[in-house]
Amino acid sequence: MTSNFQSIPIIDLSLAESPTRPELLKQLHYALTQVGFLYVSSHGVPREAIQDLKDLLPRLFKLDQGTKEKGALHNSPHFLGYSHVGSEMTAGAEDKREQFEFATELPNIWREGRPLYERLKGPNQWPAEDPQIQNVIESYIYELTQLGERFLTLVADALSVPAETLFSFLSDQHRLKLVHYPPSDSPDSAGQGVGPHKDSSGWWTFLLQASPPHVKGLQALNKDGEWIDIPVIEDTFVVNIGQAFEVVTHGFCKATTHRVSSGLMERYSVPFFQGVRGTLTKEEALGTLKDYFGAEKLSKVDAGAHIDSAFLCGKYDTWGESQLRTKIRSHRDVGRKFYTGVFDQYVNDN
Ligand SMILES: O=C(O)CCC(=O)C(=O)O
Ligand SMILES: [Fe+2]
Repeated sequence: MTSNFQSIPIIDLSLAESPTRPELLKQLHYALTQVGFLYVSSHGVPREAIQDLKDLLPRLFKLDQGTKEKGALHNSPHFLGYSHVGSEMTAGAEDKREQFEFATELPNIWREGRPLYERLKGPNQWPAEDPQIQNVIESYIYELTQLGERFLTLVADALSVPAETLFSFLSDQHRLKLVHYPPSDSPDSAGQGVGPHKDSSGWWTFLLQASPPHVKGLQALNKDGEWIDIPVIEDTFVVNIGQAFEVVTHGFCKATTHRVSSGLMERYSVPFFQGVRGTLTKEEALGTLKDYFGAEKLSKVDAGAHIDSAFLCGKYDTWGESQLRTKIRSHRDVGRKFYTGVFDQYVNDN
């Protein structure tokens, strides 16, 4: 259960070497079960991979609008590319941010007759202006993929579940968003950068807050309904639980609600969403770790906890189909263009 946390714990991954490992696992267990958010320090991602990406962000977003739109997300059946400010809504209001969405570079292997969600995988739209861009982003995705796997091994240990079971849920596609929150026009118009949400598209999220520490905005919601600041801490990543992980742990580890307010200063951030394989079924998601987290294993409080998941509550049996539906609902132009056969159904099946 998410408790009344007042700050986000920092977990120093260098403690993973014995004899300090038990202490790290204890701290991690607390973060996983009581907060749903944590920072990792000594994470092992090379400084250069991070700095190159930070340097790229202002260059990329300063390109003129026409150039950015050449790689528009609405031209991609894989939902990869650029989205302008105001193209997404969260919690019923417009988000004030623009973003480039990339993923692990994969060929499009979907063919007529195969499950439609396989079409979420496919090539990126690389901005043509600067060949460096692709290198920087591909190395960053590679490094974060590695960090995600190292981290998952620690999570398995902290929860006393087999690491290979957690690995068996992973996809070969992970997604990366480069996000720019433009500054508000006036001190009174602090707006919605992104509205309150839980991360629905991944297993775990690893977020780089790519602006200096005086730029604020990100907050997580505790059980008492208080918004707790998640300030920038240099040389760390913010890590949080996605909804699929909440499902497989039967709500033992909760996906915590968070939001970003936009302020007078522009802000950059880069979430990496560790992917879940599309073939995962509800039965498998709930059945695999049942002996570890099933109702009889959890305390009364935890067992009664509601798992908030469009996947579990929805009509579709696989994670892939549930993901595709979510994507189509938030990018309806892509749905109409590339997924005509299921568009009406996905949009109207509440
Ligand atoms: O920009 C941030 O710091 C967080 C963004 C976020 O929560 C998301 O895109 O899911
Ligand atoms: Fe998020």
